[in-house]
Amino acid sequence: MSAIRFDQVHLQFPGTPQPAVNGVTCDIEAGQLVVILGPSGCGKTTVLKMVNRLYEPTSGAIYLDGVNIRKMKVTTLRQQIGYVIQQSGLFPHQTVAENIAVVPKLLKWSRSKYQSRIDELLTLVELPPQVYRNRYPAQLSGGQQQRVGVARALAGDPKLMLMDEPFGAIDAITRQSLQDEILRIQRQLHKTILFVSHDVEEALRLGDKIMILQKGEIVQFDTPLNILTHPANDFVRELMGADDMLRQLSLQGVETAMQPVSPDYQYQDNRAIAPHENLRQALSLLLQTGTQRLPVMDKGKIIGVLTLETIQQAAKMGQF
Ligand SMILES: Nc1ncnc2c1ncn2[C@@H]1O[C@H](COP(=O)(O)OP(=O)(O)OP(=O)(O)O)[C@@H](O)[C@H]1O
Repeated sequence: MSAIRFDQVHLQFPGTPQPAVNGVTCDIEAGQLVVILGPSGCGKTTVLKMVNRLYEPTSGAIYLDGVNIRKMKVTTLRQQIGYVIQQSGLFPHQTVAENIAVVPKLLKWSRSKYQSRIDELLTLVELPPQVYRNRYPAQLSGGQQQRVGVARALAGDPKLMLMDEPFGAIDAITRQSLQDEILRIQRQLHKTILFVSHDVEEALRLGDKIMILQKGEIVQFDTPLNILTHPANDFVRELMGADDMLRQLSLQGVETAMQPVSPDYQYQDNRAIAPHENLRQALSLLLQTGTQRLPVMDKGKIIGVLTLETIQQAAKMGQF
């Protein structure tokens, strides 16, 4: 059973000429991070807000673990969902700890249980509890506020996380470290996450799958690699920059283009790459070092080499 099912979901706001969401149908598997991507006004936020019933569809239905959410009490539904928005939405007059404790208190957890949960979550988002517990939101940077926002959304251990451009207002470097955090948290906790973004790089980095919306309709719902290599139409191709070879290379592992060599293969260069790295990193190392053959090292042993030609070939052949 899919974690979330959208079944012919439409929403037309009163007094508007076009539906904001038009016939969205798809299944989202448990534990997947799905990025909803598309240009401004295409319906991303509206899709998200129908899942926690901030908006109700005009027609169609949404199922959470097989249950039609319309048949659930809104409070019961929202207790199962963590929600993170762009401006963290933290309560300004409450400390970090109090902000995180909001949902556990609603769920009537004992004091000792939610106190230890606060420390656990602050550690998870890499804000040492002894430093940050008693601060107020205004005493945090934008990136730290978003970390607390993520911790707060995770506090009640929800099945599902809805994240609406959570890092949209954050500078590029901090955004990247927050993205890393989300990937690490996701590997650890395996939440189902719906993540709205209009940033293609972010979608490619984070998404197990990407749902591309255009004028309220899904134009493609697939893995980043399939979308880049088989864009459904010109709109998707342009949106993704699908012709960008570097982008494709960043999704392809070193091993896919490596020529295997025997362990006694002689090499001189001291720069090497690991098999789990990607071809984009390999290419930049090759160009930086000016070497002809880049050794691929696994646990201190050479297992293969990469050359400019093998990388080019891999990209052209589309061995994806
Ligand atoms: N409450 C509302 N009442 C009327 N129209 C609305 C309402 N909310 C959204 N819309 C319209 O629905 C469409 C989709 O809006 P939505 O906010 O879902 O887009 P989006 O893809 O999230 O955009 P952005 O990236 O700019 O946030 C837009 O045309 C918007 O103007």
